[in-house]
Amino acid sequence: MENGRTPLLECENVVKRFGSLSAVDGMSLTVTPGEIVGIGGPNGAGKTTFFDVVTGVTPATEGRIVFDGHDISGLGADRICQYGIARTFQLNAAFESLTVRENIDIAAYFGRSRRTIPGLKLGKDVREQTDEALAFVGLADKADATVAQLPVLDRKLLMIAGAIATKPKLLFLDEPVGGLNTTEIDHIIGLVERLKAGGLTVVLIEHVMRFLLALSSRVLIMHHGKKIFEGLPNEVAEDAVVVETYLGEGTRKRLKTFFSEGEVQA
Ligand SMILES: Nc1ncnc2c1ncn2[C@@H]1O[C@H](COP(=O)(O)OP(=O)(O)OP(=O)(O)O)[C@@H](O)[C@H]1O
Repeated sequence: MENGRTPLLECENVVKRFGSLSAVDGMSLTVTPGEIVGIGGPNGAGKTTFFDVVTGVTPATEGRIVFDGHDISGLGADRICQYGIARTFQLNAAFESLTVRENIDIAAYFGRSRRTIPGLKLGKDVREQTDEALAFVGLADKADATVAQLPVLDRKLLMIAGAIATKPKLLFLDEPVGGLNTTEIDHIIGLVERLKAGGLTVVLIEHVMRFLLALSSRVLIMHHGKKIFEGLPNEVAEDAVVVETYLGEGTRKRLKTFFSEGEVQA
């Protein structure tokens, strides 16, 4: 228990080795319902691999992961999604030649535990989940466009729509604002705030500190597969090891200004 609340997710000493490389090296993380947890750290720190292990994209080498009372260690991505964890990816992950609606239909359909096979028949509830997700992210008027026609922001929104169409309790966002401009980043900040207001718990990875610190109630910094910092957003730039290994002096100064004046360019 953390803050007296039953955790939604508990990861204990998670290790993922690729040959002799420990990409994730003893990560522990507890997430309580309603939180937004932000994960930062240098390139190659093991952030995405940690997401991959928790969401069943690749099995952990060691460790235990419990979600919503279920031991999900070693389960496949489809089972984990059906228990209520959804995710987005750092790079665009969508069927390029299909339409926006078709992509979300597929996510909504495969996120269900009871599916109509054969025939991939989409029921009324799948259609409704798709419509809801499209409306939520603001892609309803582009539902019939093929993914290949979409600009970068809409592709990010599509991934989020696909994830929320599975009706998750916990959403993992892997660099949701990579490649976006300031206005677009603010748009995604607003979207994540609305998801949180709707009761969704979120864990996100982001290098854009303005985004990470604006949204997170708790921040973890990873380096060489390990957690080197865990604390409040305004404590990140005060940590000498984090500044040395990740942020650098320039970002530290900008973040200090952010927390004293409410503005950041980092
Ligand atoms: N399938 C794989 N096989 C071998 N090594 C891998 C594999 N996937 C990741 N790695 C290695 O694991 C380490 C962690 O990579 P990971 O992508 O998890 O880091 P990251 O913190 O997400 O980095 P970034 O911020 O650049 O996305 C890196 O050294 C990477 O090269």
